[in-house]
Amino acid sequence: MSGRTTGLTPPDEARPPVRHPDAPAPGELLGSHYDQCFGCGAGQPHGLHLEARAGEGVSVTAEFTVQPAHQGAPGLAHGGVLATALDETLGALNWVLRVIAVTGRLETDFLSPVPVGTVLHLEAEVTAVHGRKIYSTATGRIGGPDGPVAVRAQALFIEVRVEHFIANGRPDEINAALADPDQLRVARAFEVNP
Ligand SMILES: CCCCCCCC/C=C\CCCCCCCC(=O)SCCNC(=O)CCNC(=O)[C@H](O)C(C)(C)COP(=O)(O)OP(=O)(O)OC[C@H]1O[C@@H](n2cnc3c(N)ncnc32)[C@H](O)[C@@H]1OP(=O)(O)O
Repeated sequence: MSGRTTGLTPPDEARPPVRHPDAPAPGELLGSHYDQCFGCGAGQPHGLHLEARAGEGVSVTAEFTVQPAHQGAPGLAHGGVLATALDETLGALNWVLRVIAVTGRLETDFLSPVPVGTVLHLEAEVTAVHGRKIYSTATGRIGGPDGPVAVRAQALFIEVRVEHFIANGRPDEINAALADPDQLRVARAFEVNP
């Protein structure tokens, strides 16, 4: 490899992503990885309640409706909220790879303002994998799934083990998660078979 690469450019040795054989079928709703997640948790009253579906290959789609609580400027979505929606959609790719990965780096372009009430049509795909590093991109379109791109992102996710959360999360929430059979089922769904 020659020259400088940014953290978001896959190295030459990176491989195309592989859809896990047990990944949810294209069109299938993926569900939430954690009920209290700000991005996708149904039990999180202040959250985005983003619902993602598996796509073809290693891709997902999702929809998110901008609420009054998500404003930055009057009547417009806050950029950080839009970045969160992109981040969460990219995180949903974990279900298709059947790997647990967290965001290492997220670069966002805001191309046009997104008014309150807008349905943001999100799409994300993995472009390359190199060891624990997962390279991905996402777009958010307005006015329909084929409308103009309002926001887009490039990301690097890093594969981690369940222990990452157990070691770093606040004990109250970790203990509650470990005692919740639904949460344990989700965690098992990501366990890599040898
Ligand atoms: C009770 C159990 C229940 C469990 C629940 C189970 C189900 C969960 C299911 C699914 C969860 C998915 C959740 C998705 C939610 C949406 C996504 C988010 O918002 S995630 C939150 C925000 N992100 C973070 O909090 C990461 C904070 N950062 C870290 O913890 C570390 O930095 C980490 C793990 C990312 C890397 O640390 P290292 O020590 O493991 O590894 P190193 O050696 O530093 O990096 C590995 C490689 O990656 C590169 N790298 C790391 N960070 C980079 C960066 N920022 N930019 C460029 N490269 C980076 C390094 O250069 C290295 O590359 P070279 O192998 O040497 O080629």
